[in-house]
Amino acid sequence: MSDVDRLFATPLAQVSDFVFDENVARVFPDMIKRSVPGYPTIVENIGVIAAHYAQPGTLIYDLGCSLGAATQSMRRHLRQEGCRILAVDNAAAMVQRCAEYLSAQDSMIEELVPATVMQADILDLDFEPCSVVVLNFTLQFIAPPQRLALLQRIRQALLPGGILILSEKFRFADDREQERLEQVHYAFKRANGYSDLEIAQKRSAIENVMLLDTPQTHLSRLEQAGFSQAYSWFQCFNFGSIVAHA
Ligand SMILES: C[S@@+](CC[C@H](N)C(=O)[O-])C[C@H]1O[C@@H](n2cnc3c(N)ncnc32)[C@H](O)[C@@H]1O
Ligand SMILES: O=C(O)C(=O)C[C@]1(C(=O)O)C=C[C@@H](O)C=C1
Repeated sequence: MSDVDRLFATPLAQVSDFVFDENVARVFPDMIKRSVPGYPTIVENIGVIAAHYAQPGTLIYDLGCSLGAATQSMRRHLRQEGCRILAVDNAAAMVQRCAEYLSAQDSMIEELVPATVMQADILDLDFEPCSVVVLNFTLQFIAPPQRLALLQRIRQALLPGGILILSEKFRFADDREQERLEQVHYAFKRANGYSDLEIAQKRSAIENVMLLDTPQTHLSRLEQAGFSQAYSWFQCFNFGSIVAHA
């Protein structure tokens, strides 16, 4: 199981940019649960939403799958015949552990939708026709100039009636709203046992690699990418999730 996240607990001479390496993969379930308000609710309901929209005999993508939490949730909920999940991540440490988690799930529960994990950059994928695509806290790590083209390619691959579930950490256009939601997020982290030092060092590690958009930017970009409708289905502090329909 997952170790406790102590990656930023001791003072670092220099805080390097955050990377999804072996150290992060080892503590990831603990890190994301203690860092992202609403994460367990989002993951569980990705399964519910995907099961509502998945079309029999179609492909489902989990892009930037990490350890496959969203894939595992979809497998717990999906009952459609002939669906297949392709989980993709470019971090070797994540992909290796994700494969282990998925085979453990296979050995515990029978007749799950088949799921495979593949190491690839989602910017290089040739998307095949699909009914559900999940980007659960992944788009925020894609360079902003590449976000629209990626969403356009996802939109083009989606079958009629298909959906994208997009979860992100948000920033807010209004400075006071931004400051207030950021402060309650830090309070959430402190309530989950992170020290001020851990919070500050993690903040420095992610500030250059995780560039955030406002909810409005996300919704208008999805429209620009060709989605017919996009709306928020969940928000907790400065984290939230959107459903976008093909
Ligand atoms: C915050 S984690 C995602 C959490 C995961 N979706 C979940 O539900 O637990 C972001 C993941 O995106 C992956 N990632 C970032 N950029 C990527 C890219 N260009 N191609 C594939 N994976 C990428 C990272 O390796 C990391 O595992
Ligand atoms: O905003 C933060 O402080 C976070 O730690 C968030 C976040 C995320 O949103 O993906 C950042 C990196 C890790 O993957 C886990 C959580």
